[in-house]
Amino acid sequence: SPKHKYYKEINEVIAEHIKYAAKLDIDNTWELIHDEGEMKVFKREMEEDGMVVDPLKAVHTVKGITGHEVCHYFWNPDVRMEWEGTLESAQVLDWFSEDTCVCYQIHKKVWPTTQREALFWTQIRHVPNEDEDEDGPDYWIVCNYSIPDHDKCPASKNVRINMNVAMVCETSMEPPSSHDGEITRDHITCRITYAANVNPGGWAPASVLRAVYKREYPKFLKRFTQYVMDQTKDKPIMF
Ligand SMILES: O=S(=O)(CCO)c1ccc(-c2ccc(C3CCCC3)c([C@H]3C[C@H]3c3ccccn3)c2)cc1
Repeated sequence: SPKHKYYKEINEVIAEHIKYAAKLDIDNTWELIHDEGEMKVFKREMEEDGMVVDPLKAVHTVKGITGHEVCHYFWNPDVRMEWEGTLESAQVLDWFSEDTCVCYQIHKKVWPTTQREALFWTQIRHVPNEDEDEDGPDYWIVCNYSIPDHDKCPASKNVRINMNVAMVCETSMEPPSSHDGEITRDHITCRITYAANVNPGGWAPASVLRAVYKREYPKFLKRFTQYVMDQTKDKPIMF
């Protein structure tokens, strides 16, 4: 099928996220803002035109689910409202391919900021281990990336955020010796790297935004991963 308008951009943005996640360079420029069990959430303090645009990075290790399952539920627009507690509405405006669509979503108002909305493409992709030896990295990735407009985008008075978000997952399985062949959920672990670059789109007090980020991101990641565990616990494993 003819390539769609964003085909080139999507490949570049995804490649960048994979390169970044593979490095996982949590150096001292990242400030730890939340440390709970296996979940660590970091931020960098950055401002653009006086607006807080702090990049956020989280690493989380979850037993019993795979990277494919985490990415499937994070990407699937049909279930977005089931786990994303900060949304007022979410809809698909367009499908570029079976793994790529355009979403329009309105976030619940976060006092005292004005209501926000997002228009973005979202793609799920499996990046298998490309080198011959078995233990190369195998990623599942979802990227949500803002686009400036879309002819089906509803007119609204909300402030439009600009975001570049990626969920990159790597699954590890215990060696077959520890289980006679049949892999169960007890033998799998998913390592999640979540990166969010959100420009709020309109001015909001830095102290307020930083407090909201500090509260909302850990809550969001906990709620989402719990949702995936609940949805998958009695289902066959999606490898
Ligand atoms: O991972 S996703 O792609 C999932 C798809 O929904 C994602 C997650 C979060 C956001 C988002 C959007 C707006 C805000 C702010 C900006 C000024 C006022 C609201 C925030 C800050 C407030 C933080 C936050 C973190 C997590 C969830 C909601 N709120 C975050 C966007 C996309």
